[in-house]
Amino acid sequence: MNLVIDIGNTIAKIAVFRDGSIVEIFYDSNQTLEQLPDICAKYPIDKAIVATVIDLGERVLAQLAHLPVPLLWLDEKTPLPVENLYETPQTLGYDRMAAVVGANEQFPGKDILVVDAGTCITYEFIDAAGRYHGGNISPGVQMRFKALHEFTGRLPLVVREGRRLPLGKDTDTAMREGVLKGMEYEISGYITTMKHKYPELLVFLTGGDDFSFDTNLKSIIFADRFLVLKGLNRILNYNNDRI
Ligand SMILES: Nc1ncnc2c1ncn2[C@@H]1O[C@H](COP(=O)(O)OP(=O)(O)O)[C@@H](O)[C@H]1O
Ligand SMILES: CC(C)(COP(=O)(O)O)[C@@H](O)C(=O)NCCC(=O)O
Ligand SMILES: [K+]
Repeated sequence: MNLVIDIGNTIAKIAVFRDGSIVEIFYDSNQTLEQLPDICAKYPIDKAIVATVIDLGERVLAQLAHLPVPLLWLDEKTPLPVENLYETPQTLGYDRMAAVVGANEQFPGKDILVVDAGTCITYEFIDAAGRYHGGNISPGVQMRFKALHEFTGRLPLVVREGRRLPLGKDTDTAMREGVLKGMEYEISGYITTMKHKYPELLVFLTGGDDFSFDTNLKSIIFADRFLVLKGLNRILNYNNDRI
């Protein structure tokens, strides 16, 4: 069984895979990974992969060093099942690459846009020939609420849950709509624009921020919360004889 670890800016996701299927998912602290020993005691793990977008603290490094199985560290030197056209592979967040590897596995030969809504919202494009072209990085929902509060004199820290209106009628709704509608229009804009350029475009929506928005683009959107984990699992298997 494979152990797949995706360490993000907010949270770490750990998945156990058996023959390409997710057996169990764990959410863990990206500062401790304290569940790792129990997971390894619970399942017969034979190899692991880790991808991180943060500098790892001593406790996480120690947890990973104590893994009783071979561990693949995903970085710019790791062989990939797709072509990487990103111009700075050494600074690329490999959660982004894993997302398109996961999408390409499900729909090879298709132009795909992946929208990953987590700490940041990332937009990734992989073409029908399996070439990852890169994409854009935008603030995630919590970052938007926090920024409005922290970079102004009087704006409160508004939470996402609450009254929704077409246009804000008070400070709370004005800020909530500004953030949530802003995200919806941004995401819809990317999809609409790219659909013009790539008429056969498929879209994946992933990431921990499970929000749904009403759009007439529903027909081309696949929601897959665990796309990054699936992509990491594919990369681990692709490197089977190298670790
Ligand atoms: N235990 C949890 N289970 C599901 N979602 C969570 C959990 N903890 C946080 N989240 C949500 O997931 C978001 C982070 O999504 P994710 O894409 O996993 O983050 P990262 O940017 O760390 O990869 C958080 O902002 C929160 O909305
Ligand atoms: C953009 C990200 C912060 C997204 O990470 P996440 O929201 O999953 O925590 C991460 O992919 C990253 O640190 N990227 C490095 C810069 C780049 O990809 O070019
Ligand atoms: K993410």
